[in-house]
Amino acid sequence: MRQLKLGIPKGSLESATIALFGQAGWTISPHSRNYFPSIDDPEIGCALVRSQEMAPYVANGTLDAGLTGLDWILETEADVAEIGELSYSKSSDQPARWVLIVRGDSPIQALEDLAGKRIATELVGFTRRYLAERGISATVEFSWGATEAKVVEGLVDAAVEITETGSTIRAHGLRIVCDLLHTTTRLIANRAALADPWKQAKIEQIALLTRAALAAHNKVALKMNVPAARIDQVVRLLPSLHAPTVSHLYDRDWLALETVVDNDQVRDLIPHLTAAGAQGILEYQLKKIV
Ligand SMILES: Nc1ncnc2c1ncn2[C@@H]1O[C@H](COP(=O)(O)OP(=O)(O)OP(=O)(O)O)[C@@H](O)[C@H]1O
Ligand SMILES: O=P(O)(O)OC[C@H]1O[C@H](OP(=O)(O)OP(=O)(O)O)[C@H](O)[C@@H]1O
Ligand SMILES: [Mg+2]
Repeated sequence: MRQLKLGIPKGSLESATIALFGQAGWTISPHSRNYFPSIDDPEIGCALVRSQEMAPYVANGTLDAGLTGLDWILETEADVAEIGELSYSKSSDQPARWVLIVRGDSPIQALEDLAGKRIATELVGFTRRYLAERGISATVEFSWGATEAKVVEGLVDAAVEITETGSTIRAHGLRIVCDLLHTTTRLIANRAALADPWKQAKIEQIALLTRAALAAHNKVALKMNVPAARIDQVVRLLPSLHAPTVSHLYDRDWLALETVVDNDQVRDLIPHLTAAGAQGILEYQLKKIV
């Protein structure tokens, strides 16, 4: 039996990744004191790996494929193939942002004001290149974490830090000067692994099903019966980009309508649908949209 070595990101992206694989069709069960979670597919062997180290391990073939953030792919400059973007972060399906932050009372108002200043960040290589490309000369030093505190304490003039909900920056009374990078999770693969048809097919299977599971996030399906005479009125209410499916009922005066909408639209939509004559409305969860 052949097996694909797949890196699952340990840390911030871990639980969202395991949940996404669950929805995609693979149950991953972490063990408390070992970094090789079980997975219910004998064709995949999982290893928990820090996001920061994922791309180098995929590049050198220790792993055939893995998931990590765009930020650490850029930081490590590892030579990997990007199979696809999966737009999720630690706590949402929005990108996380690497931002320049300063104290509320700092004179720094724009990126250019960093000339001659000290900046702390975990993303040292990326930040140095970003400033150099814009002709700004500043000292960029590595921070192991708790970076916001160093700005508050005045140990550095500024920091380049990741933010998602914004609560850490707010809690420290810091100010965002500008955004440097928006990052989402990526499925990456080793280039030699992609040249192996079996491995390539397995990676494509993972890409297809995780993408389909993510596409179904925050979406629901609605099914309803509509008097034939009212169908245009009901269809006009639907926000869907695609035309809904309409089929005939045994009773020719009625049509059945099926569509997919955003979860947060449903509570406003249903009263309008009933007012327009829809009946027997069913709402159900979706696991995948392919
Ligand atoms: N809200 C978030 N906070 C931090 N990292 C996030 C967040 N959402 C997504 N990420 C991604 O997670 C990866 C970093 O996660 P990881 O757990 O390895 O580092 P970390 O959060 O700095 O770890 P630690 O908990 O040790 O500080 C990056 O690719 C980053 O883009
Ligand atoms: O905008 P927010 O949703 O508040 O998220 C941003 C915070 O999350 C991360 O911290 P982490 O938990 O990784 O701790 P660390 O500072 O020790 O790295 C990041 O370094 C920020 O501090
Ligand atoms: Mg961190």
